[in-house]
Amino acid sequence: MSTSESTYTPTLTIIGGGPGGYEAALVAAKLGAQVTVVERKGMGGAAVLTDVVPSKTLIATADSMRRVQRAAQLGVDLGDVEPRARMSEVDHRILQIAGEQSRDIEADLERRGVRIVRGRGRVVGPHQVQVTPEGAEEPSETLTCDAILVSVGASPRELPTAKPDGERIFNWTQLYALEDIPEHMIVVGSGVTGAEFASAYDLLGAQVSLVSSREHVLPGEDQDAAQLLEHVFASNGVNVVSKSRAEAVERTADGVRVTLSGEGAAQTPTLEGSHCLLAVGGVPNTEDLGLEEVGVRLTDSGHVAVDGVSRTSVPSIYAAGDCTGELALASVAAMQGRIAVAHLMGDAVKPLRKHLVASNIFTSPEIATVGVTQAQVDAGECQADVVKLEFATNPRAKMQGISEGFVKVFARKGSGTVLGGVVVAPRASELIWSLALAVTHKLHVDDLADTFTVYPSMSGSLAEAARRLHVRL
Ligand SMILES: Cc1cc2nc3c(=O)[nH]c(=O)nc-3n(C[C@H](O)[C@H](O)[C@H](O)COP(=O)(O)OP(=O)(O)OC[C@H]3O[C@@H](n4cnc5c(N)ncnc54)[C@H](O)[C@@H]3O)c2cc1C
Ligand SMILES: NC(=O)c1ccc[n+]([C@@H]2O[C@H](COP(=O)([O-])OP(=O)(O)OC[C@H]3O[C@@H](n4cnc5c(N)ncnc54)[C@H](O)[C@@H]3O)[C@@H](O)[C@H]2O)c1
Repeated sequence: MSTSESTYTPTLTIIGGGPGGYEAALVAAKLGAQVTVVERKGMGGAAVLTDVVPSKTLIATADSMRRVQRAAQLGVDLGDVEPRARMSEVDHRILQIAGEQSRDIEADLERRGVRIVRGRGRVVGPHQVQVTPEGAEEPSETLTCDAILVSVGASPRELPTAKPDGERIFNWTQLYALEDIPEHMIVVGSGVTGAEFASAYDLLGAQVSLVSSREHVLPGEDQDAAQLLEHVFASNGVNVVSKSRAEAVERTADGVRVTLSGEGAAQTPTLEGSHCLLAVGGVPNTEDLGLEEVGVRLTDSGHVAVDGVSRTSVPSIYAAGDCTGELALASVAAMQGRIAVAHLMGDAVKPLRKHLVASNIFTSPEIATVGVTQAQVDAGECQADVVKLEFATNPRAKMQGISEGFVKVFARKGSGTVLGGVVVAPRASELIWSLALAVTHKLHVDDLADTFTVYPSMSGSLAEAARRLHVRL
């Protein structure tokens, strides 16, 4: 540990090289810390290697299928050509992009002087991390440091009666070895992961069934958006089996059988398909990490308990990302990592502001949100006026053949300060930024309304919604 004030160079050991870990490493190195990242798989973490990057790359192919299909409506004659994704090429591209992204991150870290140690890290003291190389029985080294950042992420939750085998029954990390489009993919779980994959495989040409434990898909998201997505699913022939839980998934001679329970099971007790994807949530990778032994408090769900500046119950140990049970988003993990470093280095630090987080569900159409939610407004948790505008009347949407989607803006009652919004549209992920900017900087609806938008553009509807929320003084 460093002792002299004048030459103080804090040493930081980070366990986990995902967005929580690598972003923290980059910032800490820039601020002059000596940083070591211990990672058992590859830099970029699950976000880059198995979760965000692969799924969004698959969705990019699915989206190009959607655009080709829509081209006919716009007058393009595709002849007799039936667009078809060549799955082995798609998978190859996915893995290549993920690998490249991981190597780019690694090179960036090394360029900034961050030491990368391959292996499994375990906390053995408030200032000590032991590293065991993959496949080895004994630790290879013990790192001593001023502070530790735990950013070990999460892994797919497994059901005891539905073991993924990577051939017919998958978790989301195993999907990228498929040689062909599945004939009938049964997706279990209608959270964000399940909805995104159901949407992608539908566009790629698979028959899709989606097992939803609740009445509607995407519980917890904006219900107007969720219902619109359900409507799109129904129009495309996706079979949403609601109020049903998968009790078991087993292999049959040429596919899978999913046994259901719950209200929906009265009508559909079993589903037969060619493949099954389990998207039933994740569990934090905190088991056997040594945390409780050194006094770090875990929650009942096994997440690391942290405060707004990523501190755990042990002063020298910070935590960031999915292992903390905060919003499970790459952007939030990265922000928590940066905040931890700022706090450690005595830099200016603002606690994590969850109400400012912008996020996007990469279904077709995409669903992007920021700030307060309709549920909060309906529950009276905040006093807001709401305007919802359908994109159906937007000229750019008409030109592009977009008939479904909307923008919703929430503004504080009486004052007109922008509090939040929802955009449902292709590329909603890009449109939400103007609302995120408004929410973060407490802009007024008039600030949005008075800003020029391009004519014709989808963002014209955002400005129009703001205009309708004008507060007359
Ligand atoms: C299918 C899917 C799609 C998603 N899409 C999006 C999206 O589009 N946008 C978005 O913002 N979020 C998305 N997410 C969420 C996002 O993936 C996570 O929020 C993000 O990965 C969290 O980053 P992290 O650094 O906490 O953990 P991770 O990315 O999981 O990284 C943790 C790393 O720690 C390593 N590790 C674990 N234990 C040890 C140990 N003992 N020693 C050494 N290393 C260890 C792991 O190998 C891993 O590399 C998606 C999630 C899923 C499942
Ligand atoms: N685009 C993105 O930003 C993105 C994409 C994917 C995931 N994520 C993040 O990852 C986190 C986890 O999302 P998720 O969708 O993987 O998990 P989740 O926990 O949000 O959803 C899992 C769903 O599966 C259901 N379920 C559990 N057991 C079941 C069973 N036996 N049968 C049927 N349904 C069952 C649950 O009720 C739940 O609705 C989220 O917080 C999300 O923000 C983000």
